[in-house]
Amino acid sequence: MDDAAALVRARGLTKTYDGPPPYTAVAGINFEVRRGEAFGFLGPNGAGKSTTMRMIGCVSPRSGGELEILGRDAATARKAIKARIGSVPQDDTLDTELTVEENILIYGRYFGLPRALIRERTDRLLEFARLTDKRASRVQELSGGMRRRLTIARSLVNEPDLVLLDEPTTGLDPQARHLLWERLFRLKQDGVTLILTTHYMDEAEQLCDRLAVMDAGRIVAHGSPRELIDRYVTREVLELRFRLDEHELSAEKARGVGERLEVLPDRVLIYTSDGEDALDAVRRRGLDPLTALVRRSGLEDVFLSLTGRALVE
Ligand SMILES: Nc1ncnc2c1ncn2[C@@H]1O[C@H](COP(=O)(O)OP(=O)(O)OP(=O)(O)O)[C@@H](O)[C@H]1O
Repeated sequence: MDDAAALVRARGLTKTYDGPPPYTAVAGINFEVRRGEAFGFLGPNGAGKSTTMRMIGCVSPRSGGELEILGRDAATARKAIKARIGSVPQDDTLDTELTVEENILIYGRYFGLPRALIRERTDRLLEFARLTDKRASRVQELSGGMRRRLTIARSLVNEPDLVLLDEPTTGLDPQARHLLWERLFRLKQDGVTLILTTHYMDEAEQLCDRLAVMDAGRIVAHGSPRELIDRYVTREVLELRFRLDEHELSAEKARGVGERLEVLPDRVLIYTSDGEDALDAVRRRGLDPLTALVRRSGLEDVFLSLTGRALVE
């Protein structure tokens, strides 16, 4: 790709925590994030996603490799880079004693923005976050979803080129999650470049233009959700459940049906281009599953195929 269009460029990016014992959380990863795209890091807990995000956010220094953000070296242009990115960390860092509006004001002042300019932007930000009527409420009175939306609104006060979101929807109820997600689509439509981490497959599949799948500090695959699914899994998957005491034996008997078979603690997955055909073949082998479901393959299956483990255990 054209390097000029890359907003973030990492080569051999590494992070080793001092310890003791020293621990390499990110082990030499390469990726590029292009202007205007939504780029996602997908992976289980401990994969190194947050560590990567903190390095991009210039909060945590790298231990090795190269990291360029907005055309500048993250190690030497930390302050200049931070002024142009918005950050939504995993844990909300709002001041709960202060009001919604005051939180935005303080954050803007941190960037050295004039009060008048912050006030001017606050109306728009609150409207964006659907918090206009909560303007004078203290943060401690807000729901989890509202707090998260405020954190996002606050991160936009400096009109950043790039917004980093570390598991933005974790811990929210479905309705709050949906509203937040819809706001992220809106940001993307407005041309803001987004980098986010998530372990929700549906979110990653819908919002992200490109994904890096991480496991144990490494990027094990990257591409658009469609590319990943086409490359690593079959079109359909047949999910079978058997009586627990017959689970292992049934899985053995089903082996050879379809292109690939995965045995999870509670399910047997058969990857195939035609799930109904595979189910017929399973039955012809004398197997009688308690439940059988044919579905389209998704990112969860990509992860399983790449690592041999389920993403959400
Ligand atoms: N400050 C630290 N010191 C030592 N080890 C750390 C530190 N921060 C993270 N780690 C370790 O580095 C590994 C990667 O952690 P990281 O938070 O980046 O993973 P993650 O993919 O973001 O997972 P999660 O979804 O749980 O945040 C983990 O094993 C974690 O215990």
